[in-house]
Amino acid sequence: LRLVPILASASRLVQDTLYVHLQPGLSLTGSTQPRSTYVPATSEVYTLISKLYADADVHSHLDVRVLLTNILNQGATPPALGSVQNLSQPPEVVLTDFETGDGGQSNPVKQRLERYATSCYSCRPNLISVLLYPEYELEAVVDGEVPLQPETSVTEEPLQSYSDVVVGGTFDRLHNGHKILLSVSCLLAEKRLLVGVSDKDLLESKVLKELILPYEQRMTQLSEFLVDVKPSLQYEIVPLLDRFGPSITDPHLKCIVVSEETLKGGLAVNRKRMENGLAELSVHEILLARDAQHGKNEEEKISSSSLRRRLLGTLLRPPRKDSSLPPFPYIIGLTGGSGSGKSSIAQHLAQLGAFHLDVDALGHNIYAPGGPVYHQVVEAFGGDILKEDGTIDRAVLGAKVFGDQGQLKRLTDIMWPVMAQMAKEKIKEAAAQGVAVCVLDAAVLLKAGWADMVHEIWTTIVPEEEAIRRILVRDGISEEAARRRLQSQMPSSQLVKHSHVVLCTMWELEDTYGQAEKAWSLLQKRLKEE
Ligand SMILES: CC(=O)SCCNC(=O)CCNC(=O)[C@H](O)C(C)(C)COP(=O)(O)OP(=O)(O)OC[C@H]1O[C@@H](n2cnc3c(N)ncnc32)[C@H](O)[C@@H]1OP(=O)(O)O
Repeated sequence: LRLVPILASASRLVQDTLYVHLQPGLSLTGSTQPRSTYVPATSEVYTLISKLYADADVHSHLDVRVLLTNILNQGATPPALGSVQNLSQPPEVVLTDFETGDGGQSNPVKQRLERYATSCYSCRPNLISVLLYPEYELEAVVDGEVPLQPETSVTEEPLQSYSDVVVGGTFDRLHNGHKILLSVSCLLAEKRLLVGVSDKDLLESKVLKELILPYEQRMTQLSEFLVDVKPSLQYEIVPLLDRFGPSITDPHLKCIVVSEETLKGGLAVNRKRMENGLAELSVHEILLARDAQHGKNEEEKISSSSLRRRLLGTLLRPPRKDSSLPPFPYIIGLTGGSGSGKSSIAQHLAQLGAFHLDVDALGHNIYAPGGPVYHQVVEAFGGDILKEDGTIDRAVLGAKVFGDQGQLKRLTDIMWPVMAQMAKEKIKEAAAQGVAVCVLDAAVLLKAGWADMVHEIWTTIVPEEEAIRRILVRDGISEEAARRRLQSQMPSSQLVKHSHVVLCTMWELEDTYGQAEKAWSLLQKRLKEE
């Protein structure tokens, strides 16, 4: 009952990392300076930690880390607790809800608290302490006392622990659900924790896989968190290229930690271990924490895919500053593979007030009879690309170039310089008319080297199979031709690496428009701040 208000008041003061140190019974009012003591690892501690992460989830800016240094496994010999632990983010402030009448800096409670904190962790010089005054719900307070009992009845049973524990996951953008899984694994492990981190093929079926952080970055975040929360453990973090990784070959492992969703995987690990002549692992299942803020189309549990969905339409990296590009109109280069829904985003942005420059359409105009490249294209590709009325048959030309890099380059070498020139002229005209934002809608903007013509790159993505399905329905070409067309373009994952904003059109139209509106309003904010 105390956690929610404590977290709420702490979240108003903390911008980034909130370390939590558990020390039940700590007295800051006695005559002696309190020291950190061991807390036995019981089911109560386990439940409290899980609840703390789940409750903290509404404060999305907070990176909460519950420190397990002074939590002692059953039967473990307690090493001396004298040494000061280095944390990755040395604390600047120590917070407590310890009740006291006077909050002045000379308050002895505050001084004892500062000494206590610096005896456990290396803090920033001039660490200050702040007394929190959490707004406890009145009905939770009985006779002026805030009850210490947790809501659910938990026993103080000691937790069973194991020398070597294994856990696996993608661990993209470490969230509170991951932190529960990892903290439980750390609580159960006495000596070593082996963490398998999904990579490559295992990421293929994930929602918005293009936005999953690179393995190195995920591994670094993971390792920083683990070393912070329990530095005494030996950590081994390995890439998982199949569902099992070393869990089915490592003879020292004793326990596997799974979630409700991965329980089946844990049982499969045991079958494989039996086949390999190894002892079965104890399977420890954790409950998934609910995401209290999950949106209409998001999963109920705290999940990385929901976090990735929330990134759609937001600024992923700072826009480039290029003094040679006039500040107005502000140019958004909108790109995306064939069938990725780029046109519907472009049209919606136009409705919101952008000037839409459709480069595909510009291209179609310049090889109309009498257009600037008509003769050059006919000369390069032969008379068989002409219809009876003398116009270029784009379907025939498309069949010749998509799937043949050499022929495509021949065509684009003729077309791109002229198209770039025309696009620049159109932008100048728009500027003269006072246009503030121009959307340069160009499928192969990056490949054409046009990135320096725009202030920001926005990219639309959909899974490849969805793009193929759409192309088949819309353009009536064969599946093979659709795949050839996609292969002529940069893969989405590459486009995303260069993009400032990413949009995904795989859900209902309302969702697509919602993303475009979010991106547009954040852009307006950026432009105002400039
Ligand atoms: C820098 C830029 O982004 S310019 C825009 C792209 N245009 C070009 O590169 C010019 C060369 N291409 C063309 O002349 C024509 O696309 C043709 C003749 C090859 C085919 O014409 P059509 O059959 O009418 O197809 P259309 O022009 O609509 O292009 C089909 C798709 O392929 C994409 N595409 C066009 N050119 C290319 C290219 N060079 N490389 C990869 N994809 C391309 C289009 O953007 C379009 O994507 P969409 O499905 O998201 O709308």
